[in-house]
Amino acid sequence: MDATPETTADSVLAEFAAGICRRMAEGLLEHTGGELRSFLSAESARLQAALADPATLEPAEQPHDPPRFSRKGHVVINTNPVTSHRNVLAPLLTEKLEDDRAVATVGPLPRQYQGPRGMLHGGYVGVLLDQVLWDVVFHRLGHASFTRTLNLTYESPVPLGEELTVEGRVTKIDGRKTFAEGELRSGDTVCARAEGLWVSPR
Ligand SMILES: CCCCCCCC/C=C\CCCCCCCC(=O)SCCNC(=O)CCNC(=O)[C@H](O)C(C)(C)COP(=O)(O)OP(=O)(O)OC[C@H]1O[C@@H](n2cnc3c(N)ncnc32)[C@H](O)[C@@H]1OP(=O)(O)O
Repeated sequence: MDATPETTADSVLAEFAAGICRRMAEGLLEHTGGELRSFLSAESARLQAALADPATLEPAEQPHDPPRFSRKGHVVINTNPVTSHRNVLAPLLTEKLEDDRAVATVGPLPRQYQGPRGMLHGGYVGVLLDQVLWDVVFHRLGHASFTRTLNLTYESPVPLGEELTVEGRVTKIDGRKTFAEGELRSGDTVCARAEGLWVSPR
């Protein structure tokens, strides 16, 4: 059995394809009629060209999310809907974790995430905070836990089209319970706050 389920070139191709899918999803909400047809045709041509000659995608860096084999030999693909470069739904975070604290940047987010005009849908505000708080709890504990409560306070609308910062901190550990809090900022403005409880498996 090979050590990895696919070559690095194939992983790079998969992430390139995910990028094209992201652009298409964005373009579908930006263009109409003939302009949309031209846009879709140009994007699919880029994908066809890469499939025909993957060497044109020679990676400047390694793929972010290459699949791997589990200990039992199953193919494992990172499906995370916030962080996986292979999941076209994922807004993609750049995250730094140290001790009890995580700081992530995300965006600018495109229109697929729009709630009120020009603003991020509130559910996605929760998704971003849930992920970063889960990550800092995981980092602190060294094992996965379940989000039990997540209380969100929306302080001000979150603009699309700007880079956002999401911060999380572990505040207390009490047996199986880990408490964490954080906020989502646009520049210096705190747009949303979150606090919650993560429960470790029995
Ligand atoms: C996700 C991890 C899975 C493993 C994966 C491995 C690798 C993964 C790698 C990468 C994944 C990245 C994934 C990111 C994910 C982002 C976050 C999510 O989306 S998580 C999914 C959404 N959450 C759920 O689906 C939970 C659904 N709820 C449950 O399953 C249960 O309710 C659960 C497990 C959370 C708790 O059930 P009980 O029966 O084990 O625990 P009880 O005994 O009820 O409570 C434990 C303690 O907490 C207190 N407690 C419970 N609720 C409380 C509350 N509201 N306030 C205060 N205390 C509370 C209780 O009094 C108890 O305390 P006392 O230990 O006795 O001191």
